[in-house]
Amino acid sequence: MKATHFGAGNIGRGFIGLLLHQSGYEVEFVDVNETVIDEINKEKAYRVILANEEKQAFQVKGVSGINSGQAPEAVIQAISTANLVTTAVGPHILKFVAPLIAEGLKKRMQANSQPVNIIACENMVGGSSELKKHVLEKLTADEAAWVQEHVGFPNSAVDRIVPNQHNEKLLDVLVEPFHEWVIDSTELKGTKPDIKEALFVENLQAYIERKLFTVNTGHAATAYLGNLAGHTTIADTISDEKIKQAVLGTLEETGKVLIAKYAFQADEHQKYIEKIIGRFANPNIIDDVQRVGRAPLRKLGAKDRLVAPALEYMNEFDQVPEHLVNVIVAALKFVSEEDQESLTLKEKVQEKGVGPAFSEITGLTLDHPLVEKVVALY
Ligand SMILES: NC(=O)C1=CN([C@@H]2O[C@H](COP(=O)(O)OP(=O)(O)OC[C@H]3O[C@@H](n4cnc5c(N)ncnc54)[C@H](O)[C@@H]3O)[C@@H](O)[C@H]2O)C=CC1
Ligand SMILES: O=P(O)(O)OC[C@H]1O[C@](O)(CO)[C@@H](O)[C@@H]1O
Repeated sequence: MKATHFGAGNIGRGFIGLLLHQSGYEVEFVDVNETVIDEINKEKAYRVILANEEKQAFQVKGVSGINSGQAPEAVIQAISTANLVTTAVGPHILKFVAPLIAEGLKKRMQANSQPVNIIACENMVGGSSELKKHVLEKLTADEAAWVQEHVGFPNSAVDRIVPNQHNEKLLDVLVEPFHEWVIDSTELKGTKPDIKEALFVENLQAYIERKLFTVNTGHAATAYLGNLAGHTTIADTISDEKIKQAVLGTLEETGKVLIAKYAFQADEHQKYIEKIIGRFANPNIIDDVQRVGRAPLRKLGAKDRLVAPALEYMNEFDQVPEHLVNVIVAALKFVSEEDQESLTLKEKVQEKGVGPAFSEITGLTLDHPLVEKVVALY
């Protein structure tokens, strides 16, 4: 079995590549990073190391790489024969990989009628659906009809903390021991892919929202509040009791929304929150607040981890979620010289003022109660 995976970065190598290799797939990585692709083709293997006391290591062997900038034809060929296609490139990059995937599917249409599934493994709701939309835009009506029949785009939720890497060997990846890959079984085409340790479910929306509005909201809250307080790592920040309480308060608010929406058991959900706080505190991971806070414009989006649960909270309980508002304000103040989005955000706030900037980012009107509350606290 052969899998073509877009994005040989932290999640690509440290999570998806590892699980696919362990499930018997030969993994072909597609990336625009020449150094990483050259190294993959030279070494044909890398190690995934667990960030625990034992530092247990797993070998991922038999891998190869394609530089999509230099060899697009090779990517098209790979997609035409792959048994599975996955991505971990970042939500904003999906539209850039879609044209090559569309070309690959056109080629497949002529030579290979085997159904195939394409799974976006990104931190967003509906990642594969969005990728599908971009792919269909590149096809004629006949080609699109073939794709609708033969190609599944099941959405998925991926959860594993993979920080910035500081290893001796370029391809090695240090990852947290915990991982969860949940895939929507209702959107699959053909036989279910055999991916060991992936969970196939019919109610993905509940899983993905629980994950995005707990793990990712909690992580982002820790990063933004930590950055503002002068902490540099997530573990340091979460050991600051005042910030830990603010993060717990934020997750209590998102938890109320999730429990009301999906009828999760309150005590089970509390255990889920506590486990996540424990993951943030992992002393074997040095995770920069600047990495976790990256891309604040995306993270402040109306459908993302801060504003979406805040709006749902207001709709459901007719109250402003004070902790979420506090985190949104911290996010609006996030600046990292290495993160272009944060610099654009800074400029936007300076030029337009915080209300108009937040209103533009979220699409909410200036007199929306959430905008007013954010402006007042800012
Ligand atoms: N790092 C983490 O802890 C987690 C990340 N995620 C999600 O996984 C996705 C990837 O994140 P990371 O692996 O952390 O980022 P990363 O930056 O380590 O990896 C992204 C990779 O995509 C490549 N790329 C960029 N443009 C490309 C293109 N046009 N074609 C092919 N490859 C391209 C980059 O060169 C890079 O190697 C994101 O959606 C992120 O939200 C999800 C859960 C955890
Ligand atoms: O690009 P994003 O949304 O920050 O995704 C990566 C985030 O996801 C997390 O793994 C949580 O799942 C964090 O480690 C990380 O900050």
